[in-house]
Amino acid sequence: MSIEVAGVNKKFGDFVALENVNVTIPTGQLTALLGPSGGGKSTLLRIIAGLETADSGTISINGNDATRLPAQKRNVGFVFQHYAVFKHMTVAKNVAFGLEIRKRPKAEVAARVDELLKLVHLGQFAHRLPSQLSGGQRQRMALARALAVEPQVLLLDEPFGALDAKVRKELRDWLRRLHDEVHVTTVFVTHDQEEALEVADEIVVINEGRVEQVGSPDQLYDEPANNFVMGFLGEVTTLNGRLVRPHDVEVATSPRPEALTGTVSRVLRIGFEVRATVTTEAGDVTTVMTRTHARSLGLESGVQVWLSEAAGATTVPVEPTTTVG
Ligand SMILES: Nc1ncnc2c1ncn2[C@@H]1O[C@H](COP(=O)(O)OP(=O)(O)OP(=O)(O)O)[C@@H](O)[C@H]1O
Repeated sequence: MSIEVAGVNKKFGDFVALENVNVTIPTGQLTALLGPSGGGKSTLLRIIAGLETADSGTISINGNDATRLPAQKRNVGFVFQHYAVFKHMTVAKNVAFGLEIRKRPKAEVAARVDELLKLVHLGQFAHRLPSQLSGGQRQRMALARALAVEPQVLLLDEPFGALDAKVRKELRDWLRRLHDEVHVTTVFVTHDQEEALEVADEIVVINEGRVEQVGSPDQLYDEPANNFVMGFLGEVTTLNGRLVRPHDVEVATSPRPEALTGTVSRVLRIGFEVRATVTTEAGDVTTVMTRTHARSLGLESGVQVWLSEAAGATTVPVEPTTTVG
């Protein structure tokens, strides 16, 4: 099921939450809505789900105008961060719920629940209560429940938001693999760029109610459309009026043509990498390199160095009016 969002505007009172949003999500794709808090990601997801209405613009699902269709008729499944589970029902009953209210035959429901619990690796927990699961297992149960009714579209609002870093990472890998198996068109909201870069086929970057850029993880990382996307997807520093990633700043200990000179003012060693701050006439520049490289350069505070962009580095000119996230 493809989703087409065309010319969507949404205000809450005077506040513009979404401004002329246009996004096309092809069938079977895993798409991330990425952006800072308050940018409008959840509002867009809720409009796609039919839980919120746009002031203007249209939502089409598989070519059919769904703009005025109620949520329950859109054939979408959703999972929110604080998912409401039926606490007194077992895991299997929770997953079966949607099928039972649709009055599907008992044997069919049992078989489907069994299959789904296996898919989310909760086969052995079918008879537990949700309170007896870990946070990550509960989120997987929520996903099984959303998938039970065979939605054509799966919408996930920060599905792993409340979990610790390690569990988030496991669930990310798992979501990617699950998606490769079931291929349901999936849209998930995240403010975590690493999560989006790792999991999504395509990323829609949303900031202050507007779409900043749409592209594959590589396109966004290698060809950011503007300062905001460049800064939101990874660390940046300014060199000769351009934003560049600190690991793309080349450091030499003797003069180089066109290089900017400065003095190392701070050296920080974190695991395998060394981060150095170089104070130049044009301000401080951050560089990152391996420990071995730093050692071979003799990089210490007080040393004079020459900085230039690595060949092929991604850079964008600094736009003075934009704040970098
Ligand atoms: N029902 C509402 N009434 C008034 N303002 C709202 C309502 N829902 C959302 N907003 C505002 O719209 C803006 C966008 O909210 P939204 O939840 O879509 O952002 P988000 O990008 O999903 O952020 P987060 O990552 O924090 O969830 C926010 O400033 C929010 O305060």
